[in-house]
Amino acid sequence: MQKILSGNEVKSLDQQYVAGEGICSYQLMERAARVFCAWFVQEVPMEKSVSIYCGTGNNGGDGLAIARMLDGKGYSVHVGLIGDPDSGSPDFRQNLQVLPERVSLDSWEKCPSGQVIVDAVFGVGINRPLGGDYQSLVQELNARAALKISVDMPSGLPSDGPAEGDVFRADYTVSFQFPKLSLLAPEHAVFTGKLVVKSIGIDRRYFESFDSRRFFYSGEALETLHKTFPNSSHKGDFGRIILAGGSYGKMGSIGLSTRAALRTGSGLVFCKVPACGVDILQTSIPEAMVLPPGGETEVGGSLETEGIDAVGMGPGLGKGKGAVELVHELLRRYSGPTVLDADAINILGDHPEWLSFLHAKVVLTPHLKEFERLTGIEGKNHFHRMDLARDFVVKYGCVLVLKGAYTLISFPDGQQVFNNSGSVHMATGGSGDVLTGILTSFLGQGYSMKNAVLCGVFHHGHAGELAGSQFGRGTLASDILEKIPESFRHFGIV
Ligand SMILES: NC(=O)C1=CN([C@@H]2O[C@H](COP(=O)(O)OP(=O)(O)OC[C@H]3O[C@@H](n4cnc5c(N)ncnc54)[C@H](O)[C@@H]3O)[C@@H](O)[C@H]2O)[C@@H](O)CC1
Ligand SMILES: Nc1ncnc2c1ncn2[C@@H]1O[C@H](COP(=O)(O)OP(=O)(O)O)[C@@H](O)[C@H]1O
Ligand SMILES: [K+]
Repeated sequence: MQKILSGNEVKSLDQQYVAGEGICSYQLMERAARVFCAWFVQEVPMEKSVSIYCGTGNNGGDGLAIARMLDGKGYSVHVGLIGDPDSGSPDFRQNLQVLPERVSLDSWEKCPSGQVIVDAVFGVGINRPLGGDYQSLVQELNARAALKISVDMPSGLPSDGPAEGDVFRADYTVSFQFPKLSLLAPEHAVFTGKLVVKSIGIDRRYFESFDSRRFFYSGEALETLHKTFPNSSHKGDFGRIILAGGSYGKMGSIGLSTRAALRTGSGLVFCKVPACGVDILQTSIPEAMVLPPGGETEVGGSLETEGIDAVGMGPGLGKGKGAVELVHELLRRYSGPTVLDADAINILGDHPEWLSFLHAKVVLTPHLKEFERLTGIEGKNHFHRMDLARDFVVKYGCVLVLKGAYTLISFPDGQQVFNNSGSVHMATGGSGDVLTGILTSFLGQGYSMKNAVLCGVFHHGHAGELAGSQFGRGTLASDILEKIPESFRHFGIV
């Protein structure tokens, strides 16, 4: 897992690394430029003309090094400078000196417009909203039709807080070593474009002295978080779980959770659905067992949890009287692993007095709107939501999965993990129901809370990527769950 540092900490990391390894900062900049160019040549055909806009700090220094290297690879490169080069950072000035003469170098106003624009004006050093020429440049670049790529950060975007004023709108941002926090905020996706994170080789031990509790997870050592089962295992070893939800017209949701749990490896899945859903589930999923229904069109009655390893509740549940009672009963009486999603969260939001029933084995999986209903607070921005999520889990001792692009997992010890799997093709009805099934399944199989949630959220996103690459915009939630076995295979999980 990669620790996320603040923009200010980057400088200190840089200094510690350079001193520790006995190299100079210029060499680190060379590395950054090299990894950028290695990515660039894969993405951009050689025929495209490239304009690189450089500030005079180290981000601009990266830009100049990139210009030199792309020129060396045969691209036609123009550099547009903004700011006073004489007062540039030492590594900027050194890179200016070694820029080959055949690379055209102008002030930003005179730089010819390329088919590709590389933004190396500001990186993590930005400390105020853009003004003057900087603002004019970014406005002008944003109005141009070109492929736009930012180096480390889109210029104008602060690394750890909300955007104010104009920000360069990139198609791609290639960020070094770890994603800067603000690149992960959904409201900044219009600036970041597609996020690419490239290591510049700074060893993990250099991050240890920084006390950030936020991490970026790209599936490192995922296989080690999984349980192994001996050949003699029987279905009981793979967990007996209950999935409760569904209502008239919304039986598909709990069906998706059920199929997802079975594809994740659950041994026995029992469904608690209303009477109107019994035939639907029994016909569509022969592997599932249906518990005696409580209500006619909405779930009701009580839940027998004797011998049950985990319970997932919420998809399609509705907010009828029976559903409200069931959520209350589950929270009060069941101390085993529990996943609460969708209407179970909405019901909890309506009854804040029940929050005190939450415990270490409960995971809540709200999307942004459900999170707002749960806390009763409208997040001002994603930074505010990150803090609200952390405060919530620390206070109530449960786990919270705030869904979206870069789903944020908050653990009760205050650690927060951004998940780096997933794709825009998952933005389709029912994909959250699939996650409920996956998480309940892992918990039922006896995974620790932390491992279940990390494995569950990562595989869900990875299965979504696999489905998305096959079906694109036509991806269905069912396609996502059908890719779970492929995601397991990919990581060698048998
Ligand atoms: N690990 C690292 O630390 C590395 C950093 N590198 C690059 O260095 C960048 C950071 O460089 P710097 O710290 O020099 O910062 P920047 O290049 O982002 O900014 C330079 C300076 O611009 C000034 N400035 C800030 N906001 C302004 C505004 N709105 N208008 C006008 N001037 C403004 C500030 O004085 C700031 O220090 C990173 O984003 C990355 O691109 C890379 O060279 C590789 C290694
Ligand atoms: N743009 C996106 N990028 C990555 N993942 C996404 C994106 N949009 C949605 N998802 C994922 O899809 C799921 C959607 O869940 P949810 O909003 O509960 O949908 P539903 O209620 O229809 O099941 C979440 O796990 C979320 O992380
Ligand atoms: K930049």
